[in-house]
Amino acid sequence: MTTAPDARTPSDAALTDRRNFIRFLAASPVLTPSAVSALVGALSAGASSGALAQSYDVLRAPQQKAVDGVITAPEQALNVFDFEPAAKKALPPAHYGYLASGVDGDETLRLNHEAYDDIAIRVRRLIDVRKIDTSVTLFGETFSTPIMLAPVSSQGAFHAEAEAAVARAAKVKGNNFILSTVGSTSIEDVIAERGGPCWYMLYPTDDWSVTEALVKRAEAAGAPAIVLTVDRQGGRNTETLFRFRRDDTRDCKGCHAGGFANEVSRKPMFDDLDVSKVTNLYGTGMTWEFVDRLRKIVKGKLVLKGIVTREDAEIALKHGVDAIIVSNHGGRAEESLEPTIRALPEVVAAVDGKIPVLIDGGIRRGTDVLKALALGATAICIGRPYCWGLAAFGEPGVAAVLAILQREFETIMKQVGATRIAEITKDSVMVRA
Ligand SMILES: Cc1cc2nc3c(=O)[nH]c(=O)nc-3n(C[C@H](O)[C@H](O)[C@H](O)COP(=O)(O)O)c2cc1C
Ligand SMILES: CCCCC(=O)C(=O)O
Repeated sequence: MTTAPDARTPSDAALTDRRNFIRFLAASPVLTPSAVSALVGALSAGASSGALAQSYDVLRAPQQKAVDGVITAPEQALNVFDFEPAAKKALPPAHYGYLASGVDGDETLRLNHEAYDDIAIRVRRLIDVRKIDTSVTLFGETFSTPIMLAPVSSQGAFHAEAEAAVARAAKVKGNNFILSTVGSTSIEDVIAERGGPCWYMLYPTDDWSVTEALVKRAEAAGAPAIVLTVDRQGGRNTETLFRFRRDDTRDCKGCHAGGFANEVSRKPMFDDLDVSKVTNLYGTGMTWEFVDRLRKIVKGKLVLKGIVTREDAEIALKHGVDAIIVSNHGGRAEESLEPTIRALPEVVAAVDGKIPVLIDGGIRRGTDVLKALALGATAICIGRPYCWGLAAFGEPGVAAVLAILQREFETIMKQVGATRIAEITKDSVMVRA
């Protein structure tokens, strides 16, 4: 028997020699540490060589496929990036293109993440961080983590269980969830699956009676916050989307094809509404007067999503907004080349602690979460990463993405010596010139 690590089933000789077998397993590039201990345990318990060989094959199978490049089970993932190729493999090209696309050549989308590389973390030593608390309180509700789920439309394009699977994973992991107006699932169903409230993201429409009905329905279902997205003016030019669509003849009308009629077709939030006067969900000519009008009917909290400048943050305060999400729609609103993490400090300065400021765009690592909090965000949202998990593996995929990010975040939180979120401060980071 050779002890050289390879993917073959161990020979009978290896199975009869306990020491050789353990070395063989430990050196295996295709077994996880837990698979190794399961096999060693079976060996110690006196399993037959046939049974061991069989278990070995079962345990190495998924890992073997992962070695080929794309993960085939959520537990194989080392980081959230591992889910993207798996999602791409699972989805029809047009659906993947919809998820992946930004605007024009995706420069803002790319910079949203890359800009985090310009920020270094200042770690601290000799602080007891064996026990840490990552909870945040927003609008009176305490969440066990500052990692929240951004509104993403049409999740039926990614998985049959759509937002219901996401809501269940968010419930288990304690993450806040924001449902899109053009989600594939109703707010009542999402709240039932989550076993608790979610926030509701509003695309206003250009018919006030429809807008008002959407808000009333969301609040009646139990949404404590209405998130008005203000960053889209209409259609957008995205080369990625068009490239993928060109390669796919599938009809996407049921999930995410453009144009108002398609956007609301089979979108449960529009069930029972007369949408005959609506022509648009964005590009509605919305101004601050609309915010005032909405403010008057929203009983709970009103959040603006898509603010990226100090000027607009100051105006938002004057209009009685309860929180801001610094966002460029994940690089899907405009090719501005301004990553959100660089816009965050000026918005935080303008708001001056009067209301919470959240951020999304390009957050892919626990270190990104920490950097955003250090620069003044109260919480952060992720968009595409949880959809990669959803597309690839459904609810367990979303849960794995959330668990990985949380684990990475806790690790770096300990390294900066923070035992609670409030202990993550501007001194936790250093922005490179
Ligand atoms: C496929 C897709 C659909 C989206 N749909 C919405 C939406 O309906 N409403 C909204 O406010 N933002 C929407 N967004 C933007 C997200 O809420 C969020 O701002 C963005 O995804 C964050 O960036 P990230 O994907 O890099 O994490 C969407 C994003 C994606 C990728
Ligand atoms: C179909 C409605 C647009 C959803 C959206 O906000 C996005 O695709 O980014």
